Amino acid sequence: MTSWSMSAALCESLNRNVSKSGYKKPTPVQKHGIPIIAAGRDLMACAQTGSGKTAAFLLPILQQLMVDGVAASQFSEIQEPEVIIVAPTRELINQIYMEARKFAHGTCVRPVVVYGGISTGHTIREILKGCNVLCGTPGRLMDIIGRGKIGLSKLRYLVLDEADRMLDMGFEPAMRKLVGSPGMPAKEHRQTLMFSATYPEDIQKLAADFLKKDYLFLAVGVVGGACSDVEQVVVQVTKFSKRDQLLEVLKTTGSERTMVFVETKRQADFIATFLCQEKVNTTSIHGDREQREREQALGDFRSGRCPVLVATSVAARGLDIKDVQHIVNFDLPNNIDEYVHRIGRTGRCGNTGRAAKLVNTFDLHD
Ligand SMILES: Nc1ncnc2c1ncn2[C@@H]1O[C@H](COP(=O)(O)OP(=O)(O)OP(=O)(O)O)[C@@H](O)[C@H]1O
Repeated sequence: MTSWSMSAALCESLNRNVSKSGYKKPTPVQKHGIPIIAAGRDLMACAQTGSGKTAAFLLPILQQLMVDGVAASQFSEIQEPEVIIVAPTRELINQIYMEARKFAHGTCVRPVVVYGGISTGHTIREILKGCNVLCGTPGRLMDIIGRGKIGLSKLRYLVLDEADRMLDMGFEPAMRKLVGSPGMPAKEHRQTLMFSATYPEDIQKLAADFLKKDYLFLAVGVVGGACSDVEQVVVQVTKFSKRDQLLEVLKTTGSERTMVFVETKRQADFIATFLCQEKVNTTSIHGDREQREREQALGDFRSGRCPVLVATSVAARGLDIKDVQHIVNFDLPNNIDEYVHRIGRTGRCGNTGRAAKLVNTFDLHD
């Protein structure tokens, strides 16, 4: 058995918080990734969904901050975080922030989270109370930096979670703007860490622009591979019976937590309404819902009040919800990486799960 002490020399408070989390030994990406980060190297890490990548970057960073003895000052007009973590969705960055808070509990390191859909005034007040680890979605992060409340001169770590998503066409301009912001240390003077379960080759090449020349690429398992603990099944459907066949599938899953992925926001509303009419306790999450509704939906799903969550790809990446046993791809995603992330919402950290995809095979013969 590999114990924590062999991969990470953690200080007392961190050790205590890791034990409280029930982490008995590091997962492979933690075992190999933590020493690389602790040695000060830039890293592009790839490991399957649910393999513990969040702690793999949080623990060595927090450990280093503890060694250096940082303390956020409540008295500065400008906060100068040592760490910036970016992730593509509000729910995911909030989850990372909660993890950072959990591990930093009882230390003088203060994480803060910023994302759209919550009041900017509230966010700024939170930042001004002191901020060492700033977690944000790109839009709100750039907004806050633009308002002059954040100084970047002390920044030592830049973490891109779901790095391939953060560097794809949608977010790449914001990431370039972030690293080009006034005061942002050049890549030679900061440590840049990237994590994902998938890395298309073009993105790997582009990512090198953000990393030092001698960065390390860590791959645990097959790059872009689906989680091996998820059993994948195909359900053959016809165009007109698809909804009824979804109901059939949900009969077999009963009250076990199930995420149903669809392509569009409209479709998400439509399917959720249909399932509610059919007396299946269902909630939904997508980008057109109010932030309050999104949080309520996740809360109801987490608590089991609504065991079925209909979602667009906004919920495909990173979300770590206990006891999700089934994924149903009602609509297939348009690329394999998105599929890998969707089915990775189950079968996390040693648990098993099932993923069904509804495939309209008859259409293929037309
Ligand atoms: N060493 C450990 N021992 C036990 N559980 C762990 C350990 N490390 C992480 N976990 C738990 O495993 C789950 C998955 O971790 P995490 O969310 O970091 O995965 P991930 O690799 O980032 O997944 P994704 O690619 O989907 O974002 C979480 O519930 C986390 O608390």
